[in-house]
This record gives sequence, structure tokens and C-alpha cells, in this order.
Amino acid sequence: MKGGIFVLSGAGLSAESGLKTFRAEDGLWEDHPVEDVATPEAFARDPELVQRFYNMRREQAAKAEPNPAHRALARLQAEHDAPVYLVTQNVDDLLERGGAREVIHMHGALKDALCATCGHRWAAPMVMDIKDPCPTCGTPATRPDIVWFGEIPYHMDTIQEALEDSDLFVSIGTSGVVYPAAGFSQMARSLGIRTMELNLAASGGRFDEVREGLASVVVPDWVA
Ligand SMILES: CC(C)NC(=O)[C@H](Cc1c[nH]c2ccccc12)NC(=O)[C@H](CCCC/N=C(/NCCC(=O)O)S[C@H]1O[C@H](COP(=O)(O)OP(=O)(O)OC[C@H]2O[C@@H](n3cnc4c(N)ncnc43)[C@H](O)[C@@H]2O)[C@@H](O)[C@H]1O)NC(=O)OCc1ccccc1
Repeated sequence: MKGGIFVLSGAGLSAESGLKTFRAEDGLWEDHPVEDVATPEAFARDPELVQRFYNMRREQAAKAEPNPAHRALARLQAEHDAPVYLVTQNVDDLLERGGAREVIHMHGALKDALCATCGHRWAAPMVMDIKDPCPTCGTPATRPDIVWFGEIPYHMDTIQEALEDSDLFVSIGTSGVVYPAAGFSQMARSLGIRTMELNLAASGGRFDEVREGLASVVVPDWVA
């Protein structure tokens, strides 16, 4: 028994903290077609528009508070007698503000800025401007440290090792549409790992157990 628990989370985990999910009728992608704001092409075409989109997201995330699901996962990570890998597609820091010690942000984080020229990373100002010079190479090529569509997600090796070190895979608040994250449950099954889904409604993916309901209810219930 390896004992590790692999928790993959998505926008549904932060929905009750007031952060829009992506695909709901009033989803983020509704009023900002993804190809206009979350692709390198969009950034090359209209960097101001992309910066405004992520400045808005950064402001919303700063105003949001962790909910009982974030805190329950932080508690599980602190109390479980084996590693609890909190892998998230979310770019907000509500798991950390909920007390989580270590979070793997596979799609980046709103709190970081990235120099598109030299790759230097630093803490993002609340309002980021394309003209902000990189503190290392000085070029004005500042972008949000976010993984856009067509870009390779972060920490894929760490994620693979975490999966191989786990006995249980739990998917929370994700529709399972975006790859490679959407393929992790299948990878877990092929490793013989037990799989669970905690989601408002079953996403339709194959899991050994599905518990439907609000994350703020089903996650603390499961952790308890
Ligand atoms: C649209 C999709 C088909 N396209 C892709 O998957 C693409 C292309 C692709 C790659 N492989 C493929 C294979 C097949 C088809 C397509 C592809 N993938 C990529 O481009 C990725 C890069 C993808 C990352 C893009 N960046 C994001 N985010 C950062 C930006 C930003 O945030 O602005 S993705 C973004 O959208 C996704 C949104 O999904 P969810 O989080 O699940 O949110 P959603 O709204 O959909 O669902 C919410 C769920 O919660 C539930 N819910 C709601 N409220 C609650 C509640 N209260 N409680 C509980 N549950 C709740 C709902 O019922 C629902 O089920 C998240 O991943 C999120 O991070 N890069 C890549 O593949 O590089 C090469 C590669 C390949 C292999 C290995 C290495 C590299």
C-alpha cells in the first residue's frame, strides 16, 4: 500500500468562492472566447486584451475567500499519514490561502509573472502591463505565468511520479474536457488506482465511485 492520494481539481472547487467556472452558461469562456484570451496567438495579436483579462481574474481571485472544500483538502494534506498531492488546473491561490502546504499548479498561477524573452518569473503586480520591463533582462515582454492552450502544462514529470505513488485518485470540480488533465483518471485506472469523482454532476468520465453535490459539502464529508 503506497498510501498516497492524488487529488485533481478544477474550476468547480472555487465556484462557491465566487470565481466563475469556464463552461457554465455564465462561464468565463462565454464572454471571452478562449482563443481570444488564453492562447499565445491571442497574446501576440492583442496583449492589452489578454492582460486586461488576467488583471480582472487576478482582482477577482484576490477578493475571493477559500471555501470549506479548500480548507478540507488542506487539512487532509496536513493530517493524512501519506502524501496528498493537490494537483490543480486552477490558477487562483485559494488552496494555499485555505492552508494547503504544497499545491501543484499545472496551468500556472495568477500570482506570478513570466518574461516571454528570458523565462524569468517574479511575483505579479495586481495590475500587470505588457510594458512592464523584466527585472532580469529588461525587455518589456511580461506575460501572466499561465499555461495557455497549445502550451505544455507545468510539472508533468512530478504529476506522473505522484500518480505512481498513489492508491487513490480523486477528481474534484472538473468537467474533464481539457487535456492532458482530462486523461489523468484513465492513467490512474491503468495503474490499478481506485478512482473517485466529487462533482456537482457526474462529468460522464469512468470512476469507481461518484459523489454528486457542492464541493463545499461533499469534499469535507469525504475528508472527515
Ligand atoms: C478544449 C480542449 C479539447 N483542448 C485541449 O485539451 C487542448 C488541446 C489538446 C491537447 N490534447 C488533446 C487531446 C484531445 C483534444 C484536444 C487536445 N489542450 C491544450 O492545449 C493543453 C493546455 C491546456 C491548458 C490550457 N489552460 C487552461 N487554464 C489556464 C488559462 C486560464 O485559466 O485562463 S485550461 C482551463 O480550462 C479548463 C476548465 O475546465 P474545468 O476546470 O474542469 O472547468 P469547467 O467549467 O469546464 O467545469 C467545472 C466543473 O465543475 C463542476 N462544478 C461547478 N460548480 C461546482 C461546485 N460548486 N461544486 C462542485 N463541482 C462544481 C461543473 O459541474 C463542471 O463539471 C481547466 O483546465 C482550466 O485550467 N496543452 C497541450 O495539450 O500541450 C501539448 C501536450 C500534450 C500532452 C502532454 C503535454 C503537452
